[in-house]
Amino acid sequence: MDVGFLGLGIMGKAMSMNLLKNGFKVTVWNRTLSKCNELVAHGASVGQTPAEVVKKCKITIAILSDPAAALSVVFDKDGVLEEICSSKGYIDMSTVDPETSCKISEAITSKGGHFLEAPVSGSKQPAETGQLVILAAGEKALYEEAVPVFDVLGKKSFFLGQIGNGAKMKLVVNMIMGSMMNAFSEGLVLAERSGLNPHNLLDVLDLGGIANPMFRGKGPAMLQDNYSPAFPLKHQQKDVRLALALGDENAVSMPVAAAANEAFKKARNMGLGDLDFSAVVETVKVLKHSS
Ligand SMILES: NC(=O)C1=CN([C@@H]2O[C@H](COP(=O)(O)OP(=O)(O)OC[C@H]3O[C@@H](n4cnc5c(N)ncnc54)[C@H](OP(=O)(O)O)[C@@H]3O)[C@@H](O)[C@H]2O)C=CC1
Ligand SMILES: O=CC(=O)O
Repeated sequence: MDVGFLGLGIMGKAMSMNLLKNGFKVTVWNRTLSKCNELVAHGASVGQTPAEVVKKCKITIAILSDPAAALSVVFDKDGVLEEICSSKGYIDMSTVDPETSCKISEAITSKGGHFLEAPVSGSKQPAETGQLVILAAGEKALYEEAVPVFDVLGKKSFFLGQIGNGAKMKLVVNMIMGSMMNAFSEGLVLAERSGLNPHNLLDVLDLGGIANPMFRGKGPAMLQDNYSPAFPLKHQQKDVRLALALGDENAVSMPVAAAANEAFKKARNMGLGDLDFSAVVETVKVLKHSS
């Protein structure tokens, strides 16, 4: 199957590479076109614009930073809308709000095209190893057509019904993750400042009821101030911000998530936005130093 791929950031690069490795013919595009070179070296073709990719491929996937980027590749000049038609499908795997997804869905389907939102849970490593969790919603027939692609990209895909449900599920999951990361950060700093060995804390956590892959995976690096980006902090803050908006709409009180959002905003303000979201621990250290 010819698959188009828009967006070769941390996630898109790993995901399109996996498709190539598994025998798909892949045509890639990235706003900064030079990032296509590595994929070309592994057999990908390049489209000069999103429209060119859609023209060539039956199914085109996108995974882009945020709502503005997701809208731009669809609606701007040389965008997806210029070539989408009834024989083509478009799958947006970016993490966006349900309103953005609905806007894209309406535009694609009004031109006869087929649309699925399919944000993913899992980070750089699961993307590289094809272990993502795919949260799809929208047109069921396109979902079924895309299952061979999802089987390569992920360990499990969910079809969640109408457009917006995939986005909502992703935002709820990432709101929980962002809050957990903040609690973990406070715990690591508290352990160290109160005279405990934080490595012992990691061992204790890992043996108990709140053991989880995130603490296990990120903890040792955080203790070495290593925030090499797997999931950029600016994207995590975007997700919590969008989840809070969903909370506003539904009158759900979320003080823990609101506090997490403030911490991620502070971290962005400290210039940490391009680092891994675990760099939020630096905000706890700063607060302590200034007291
Ligand atoms: N990293 C992770 O662990 C995970 C990320 N996600 C989500 O996946 C999406 C991508 O994340 P990730 O790969 O980490 O992000 P990156 O920041 O690594 O990549 C972002 C991509 O979006 C492109 N882009 C940004 N703005 C525009 C624009 N205005 N027009 C066109 N392209 C644009 C970038 O192009 P350029 O190269 O030119 O800048 C790049 O290809 C985000 O929505 C994120 O929340 C979901 C699960 C896990
Ligand atoms: O969106 C990030 C993730 O790890 O999932």
